[in-house]
Amino acid sequence: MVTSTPSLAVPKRLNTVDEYKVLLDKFDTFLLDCDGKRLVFVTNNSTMSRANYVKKFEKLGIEAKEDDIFSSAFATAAYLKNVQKFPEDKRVFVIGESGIVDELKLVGIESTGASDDNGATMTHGDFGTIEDDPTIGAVVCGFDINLNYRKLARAYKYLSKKDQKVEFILTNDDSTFPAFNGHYPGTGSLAQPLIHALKRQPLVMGKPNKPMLDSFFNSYHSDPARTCMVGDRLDTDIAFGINGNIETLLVLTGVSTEEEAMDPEQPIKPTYIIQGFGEFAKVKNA
Ligand SMILES: C[C@H](OP(=O)(O)O)C(=O)O
Ligand SMILES: [Mg+2]
Repeated sequence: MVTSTPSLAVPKRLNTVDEYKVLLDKFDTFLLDCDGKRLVFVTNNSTMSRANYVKKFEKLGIEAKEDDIFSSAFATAAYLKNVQKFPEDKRVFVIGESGIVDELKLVGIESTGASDDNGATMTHGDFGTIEDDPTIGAVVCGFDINLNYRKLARAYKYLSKKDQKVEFILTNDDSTFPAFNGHYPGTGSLAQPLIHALKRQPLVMGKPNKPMLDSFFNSYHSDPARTCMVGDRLDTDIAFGINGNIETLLVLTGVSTEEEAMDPEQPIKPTYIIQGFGEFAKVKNA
């Protein structure tokens, strides 16, 4: 029987269809990171808007609506709009991709940066072209595969001003980003040059941080006792569930391994471990 609660209890490795069935009966809502029940996709990946995630899932044969997707870009836009009451005469400077720009636009917040300086190079004579912009009220950093010095210099210019408070927000601080052939520096690593140069810690929206969690439960009102966080990373997905006092299921199809999760020294313990979320399909055929 699978019974443990979010604590340092030894994770329960699920192996049999009977065990899968017990777990499926226990929960109404599964929060899935992206890579019948209510499936809510909770992703730190800010590169795509929720509308584009719906298209991605369609291609994978997964039926999803925009409000089944809770992304760090969406949470960042909601935070600036609803919590920070971002001024209408201000804009956001974005280091990141279209997901952030699109979600900001959907809540009526204009942005600049993003793709403007993709491929830009600088010479030491170009610093004069890095000008202040008083309309910038916040700098938002997300995963940006086209990050370069010019983008960092512009962000530093806006964030280092003494006479104007410019918000510094990361959509997430994942250390690495999983691609099909391995892991590469993630948003948390890309933002380090600004954090070090500014000696300033940004507000981080994504899993496992509280802003995303608060935003999630405010929007979805799911019963924590019947909600399970499913993900492949101990330090983001599983920690997010534990911070939210909900049970967690680690899948072994991504970043973290069973050895890491079972390590007695590991402080982040999933409630359950399964080889992959696809295992549950065996219940239907049982
Ligand atoms: C950053 C991205 O987010 P996730 O969908 O896993 O939360 C990833 O780690 O792939
Ligand atoms: Mg993941």
